[in-house]
Amino acid sequence: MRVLIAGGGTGGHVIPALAIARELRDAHGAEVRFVGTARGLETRLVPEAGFLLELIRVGQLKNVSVVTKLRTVADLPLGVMRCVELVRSFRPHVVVGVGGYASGPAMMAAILLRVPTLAFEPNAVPGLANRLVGKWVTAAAVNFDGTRSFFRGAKVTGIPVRREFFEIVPKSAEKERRLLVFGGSQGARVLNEAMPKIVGRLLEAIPELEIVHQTGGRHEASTRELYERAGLAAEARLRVQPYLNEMVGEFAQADLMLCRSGASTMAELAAAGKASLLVPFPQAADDHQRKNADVFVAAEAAELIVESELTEDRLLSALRGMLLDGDWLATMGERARGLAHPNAVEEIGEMVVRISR
Ligand SMILES: CC(=O)N[C@H]1[C@@H](OP(=O)(O)OP(=O)(O)OC[C@H]2O[C@@H](n3ccc(=O)[nH]c3=O)[C@H](O)[C@@H]2O)O[C@H](CO)[C@@H](O)[C@@H]1O
Repeated sequence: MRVLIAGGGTGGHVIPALAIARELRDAHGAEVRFVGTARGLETRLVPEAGFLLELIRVGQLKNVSVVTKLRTVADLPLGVMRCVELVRSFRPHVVVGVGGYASGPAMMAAILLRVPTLAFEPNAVPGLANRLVGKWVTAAAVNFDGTRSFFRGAKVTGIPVRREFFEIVPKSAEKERRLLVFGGSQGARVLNEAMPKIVGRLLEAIPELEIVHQTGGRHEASTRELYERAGLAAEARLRVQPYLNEMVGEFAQADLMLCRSGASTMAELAAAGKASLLVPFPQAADDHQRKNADVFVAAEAAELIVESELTEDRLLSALRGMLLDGDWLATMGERARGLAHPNAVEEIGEMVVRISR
């Protein structure tokens, strides 16, 4: 079986796409190729994972000028034509669209050529690419029941998460505490600006605390500068990094995450059974990060601060309270695990096989 996986952009698209690719290769002997764009995270992560990546040009539609939008729409037929060529030469049995820039044209090409298609949608409300093709796809794998109505043949599978996240065992009741701060695959400016203001006081209040802070590639220098100005440049209990390649290991060592509520992040928190303090990204389409977070808050598996209410005092007291209460951290972690979908990737693999015939 040959499968073309289309899409990318942020980690939220690329990382589950890679989990699907590995499953199709390892469990079903499939030959898998990717199609993405030069500006997405796929350019690094896909070749690193050992898969072939074809690049197409697709413009941007969100948060750009009218001129850019018009150019993107005008270029769309070219993108679709390029994908038609790719589909004709690779002859996939199925095209999987994971959302993000390259997903729309590739799925349209597959639909035109009558190749079976599977859409993967992790968010409560689909992004543009999936919304455009949703009613034309052969099947769809989604994370929320309410999302099924946007697609044909949709099934709730949850989000594929690397097996290793499920293998993380709860930390023993040792004294050390580890806080992992991360803003999704891009980093979160609001966390990068808030943490340097409170880390000194937090470390003072909890002597056994260590903090790992992922800033996102673009914000590393500015965040380091804020820590420097706060007199924390040489603090041995603080590690600042632009991107964490070994997220499983970082999750395993952490007692609490302070993070955004992107779809894969939430699936990983559930798989690993970790407590979190969530600050949803308010500009996410249809406020979907808030919806992702609300599911966890309702299950008492996480706490939430909305960005507009994120003050120094509020953040400091929430983190201090949670980090000092080991029982509450353990309870939240257990409840988070109850929200996991341990068979998501197998179910998606089987859906691909089923529609390939
Ligand atoms: C700003 C924005 O539009 N965010 C969207 C984007 O988020 P984003 O790209 O942040 O996606 P997610 O939170 O879904 O996933 C982030 C992924 O990156 C990994 N990771 C992150 C940081 C790091 O240093 N190392 C690392 O490996 C995480 O383990 C996770 O697997 O896609 C998600 C899925 O469509 C959406 O729900 C988010 O709303």
